[in-house]
Amino acid sequence: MPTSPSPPILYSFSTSKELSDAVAHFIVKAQKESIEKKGRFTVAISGGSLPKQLNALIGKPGLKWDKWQVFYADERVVPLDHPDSNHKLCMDELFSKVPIPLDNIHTIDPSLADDIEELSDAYEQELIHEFAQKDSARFPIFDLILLGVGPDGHTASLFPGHPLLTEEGSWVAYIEDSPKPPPKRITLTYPVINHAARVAFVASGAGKADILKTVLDKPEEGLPASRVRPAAPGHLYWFLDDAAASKVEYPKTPYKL
Ligand SMILES: O=C1O[C@H](COP(=O)(O)O)[C@@H](O)[C@H](O)[C@H]1O
Repeated sequence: MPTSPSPPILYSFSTSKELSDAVAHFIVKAQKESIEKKGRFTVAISGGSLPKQLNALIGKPGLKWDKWQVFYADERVVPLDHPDSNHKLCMDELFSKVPIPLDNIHTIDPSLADDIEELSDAYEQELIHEFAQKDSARFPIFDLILLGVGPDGHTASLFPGHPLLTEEGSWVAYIEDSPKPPPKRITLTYPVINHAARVAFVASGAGKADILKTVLDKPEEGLPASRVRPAAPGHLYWFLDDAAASKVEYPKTPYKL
């Protein structure tokens, strides 16, 4: 019998440092559990403001970077060294500062495909290669997916009102009409996001307060970020700072370091 998703767990922190420290603590714990169980840690990571919030991972003890397999939750279709590239952002903010083998970072490189559909298919194949032989599920089960939320409620490259919100079969999809530039993007789909063992949103700043109130207090409005509801036994976590959480009525849980 299908089980309903468990309710989101919301943490809020008074400073950006406390937020980053808690996110790093959470990631170390998730990594430890995953490596103990399966010998690897599969993570999908977003761009935008998120990579900077991961700075407390730099130099943190207990991280086994060689066991990480990193994918992108979404990527803008631009060269990997372009200022808009989520990969470049993650490299600049985190991966260039930690001893992760570059082969463990699965980029979405437009120079390797003739068009966006081929690029999207190639990334799906890369996921199938990583997951399908090791897990028997219909969709990959990431140990952790790290997401941000835009001021319009989008997450990854899943935008309000876009037909991709109802994609049910593909693991990876492309869009050519993103309302936020650049227009061409590749994204993981909801079936992948909602099969993860853990999904954690990280957001900060007063500029996100209104949209977070809608996302968390009015999920029935169906904003893209509200549609992230990992199926049991998966869990959904929200890591916010107090400015971002200031209008949210959804109950907060104290974070135990
Ligand atoms: O375009 C994107 O935006 C979202 C949200 O970004 P933020 O800067 O408002 O945090 C991000 O999560 C996504 O990866 C990115 O491609």
